[in-house]
Formats: sequence, C-alpha cells, structure tokens
Amino acid sequence: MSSFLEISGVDMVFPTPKGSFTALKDVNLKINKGEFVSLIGHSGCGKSTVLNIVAGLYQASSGGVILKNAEVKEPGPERAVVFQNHSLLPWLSTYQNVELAVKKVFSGKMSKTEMKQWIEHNLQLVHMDHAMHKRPGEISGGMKQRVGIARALAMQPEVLLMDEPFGALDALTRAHMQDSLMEIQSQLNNTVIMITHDVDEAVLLSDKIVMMTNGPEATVGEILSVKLERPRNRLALAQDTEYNRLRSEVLKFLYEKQRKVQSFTNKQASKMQGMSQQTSHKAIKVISS
Ligand SMILES: Nc1ncnc2c1ncn2[C@@H]1O[C@H](COP(=O)(O)OP(=O)(O)OP(=O)(O)O)[C@@H](O)[C@H]1O
Repeated sequence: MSSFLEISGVDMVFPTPKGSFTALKDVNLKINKGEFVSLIGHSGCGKSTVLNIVAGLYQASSGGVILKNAEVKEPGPERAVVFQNHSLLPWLSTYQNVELAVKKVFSGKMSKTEMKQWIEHNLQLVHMDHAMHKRPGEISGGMKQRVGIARALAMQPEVLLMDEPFGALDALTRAHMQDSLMEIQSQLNNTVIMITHDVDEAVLLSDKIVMMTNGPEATVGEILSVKLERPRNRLALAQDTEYNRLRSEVLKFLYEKQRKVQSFTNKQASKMQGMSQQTSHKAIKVISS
C-alpha cells in the first residue's frame, strides 16, 4: 500500500560560488495520513530544505515527493506552510489575513456568508476571534503566530508544514501554543510536518520524530516512534518513564551520535539543550504555580 506522503530518494545540490554543495543525500521518509512528524537535527543539516521540497518551493535535484499518488512539483494550497515569523500582511486585520487565504482556496465554492463563518471558525479555533479586527502590529508575537496557524488551517490543507513555528516565542507562550496545537490536532487530525530545535516539543507533540544527520549530504539518521497516549499532559509526562526515555534518545542522537565537531561549538550545544530543558521547566513551573 502506498503512503499518504512519501519522500523518496531526495538529493538536493545547491550551486554555490565555491562549486556545488550537496545539502541532502538520499532522503527517504514515509508519512501516514493524520501523523504528526517532527524533523530535528543540528542547525544547517537541511531540515528547512526538506520542508521546502515538500512545500514545492524547491525542486529536488533527484528523487521527489509523492502526495496521495501525485508528484509534488510546485506549491499548492493542499500544503500550507507556517513559518517562524508568521508572515502576516501588516496592513490587513487578522480577519482579512485569514480571508485572503480562504478566498484563494474557496472562491466560487463557498458563499460570502459561508466564508465569513469559516474565517471566524478558524480564528475561534486558535482563540483569536476576540482580535479579529486588529492589525498584526497591535497584537503580541504569540497571537500573530496563532493567526498564522488559523490562516494555514483555514485552507484545509492535506498537510500542514511548520518551520519552527514557536521558535521566536517565550517559554510560556510556547507551552500554550503547543497545548493549543495538540487540542486542534485532536479535533482535525491533520497531517503535520514540523521542524523544531526543541527536544521536549518534539516528544510532546509527535507521533514520529525524524532525526537528521549533519550535512553535507545530510539524510534521515533515525526515526523514533512516539506512542505516548493522547491527550498528552506536559505535567504528567515530566514524570513519565517512556517520555524521559524518548527524550534521552533524541538527546543522545544529537549530542553523541551527531555531535558537531567543527562548526558546532559546545556553547551552542549547551544553549540548544538548555533551551529545551528551560522551556519545559519554565512552562511546568508557570503552569503549576
Ligand atoms: N539556496 C541555497 N543555496 C546554497 N546553499 C543552501 C541554500 N539553502 C540552504 N543551503 C545550505 O544547505 C544546508 C541546509 O540548510 P537548511 O536551511 O535546510 O538547514 P536547517 O537544518 O533548516 O538549518 P537551521 O536549523 O539553522 O534553520 C546548509 O548548509 C545551507 O547553508
């Protein structure tokens, strides 16, 4: 049986002034419908390149991506992307930002009233309906990111692609966003590919964690299956043996098996590890207080 989404034999070679640079080599990955997959790996290993290929923004040098038996050749509304920096249009209200995407996908298929209800529904889903008429400049970073997610969800994509969606947020906002995303996921059961640098985030949210080797010629190193029961609760999981085992597996992969020798300094490694621990510890502290 063919997979819902399959990345098959993907190489990515970039031309550079110093000659060609093989960022990805023979990347293979099968994703089932409704699966939440995280991509994790050291900075510069090629996570965004993989995501951009799935989004259709980059064309693989060889191999390719098959979504529901059709080859991905260009961007399409069935693959919505959420970037780290929301990318909302500043002169439009949050409602209008979502409306723009909805019109693109549903013009001629929905009446004006249906569209209005659909936009409001998606803003409600991310708890942003109270700020429908505000512009991006008038709301916080976390709120902007919520609107970005609402905009992506409103397109009813087959696949939601997220490139470090919560990377720019503070620990508490990030924890709330993760909880919201899990709640939305339990309702919509989207297929999601998310890039993250945060080990706790990967374990908390994912069904599958795809750990990438360092570049050049980066590829899928190991895949960790996360079978923790849902709904997941970060407080309960902090004490859970399986959660902590999975967390250690990812850390072991990153800091033992794929330890960066040259360009990745100890300072960066501890910053990265500290960040994920800090995120969960701070979040647990705040939520439990
Ligand atoms: N357009 C491009 N031209 C040349 N090299 C590129 C291009 N895009 C990416 N690269 C290189 O390919 C490699 C992978 O980049 P990519 O952005 O996919 O990594 P990443 O894992 O997402 O990094 P980070 O975690 O820091 O965002 C890097 O060495 C990068 O410099």
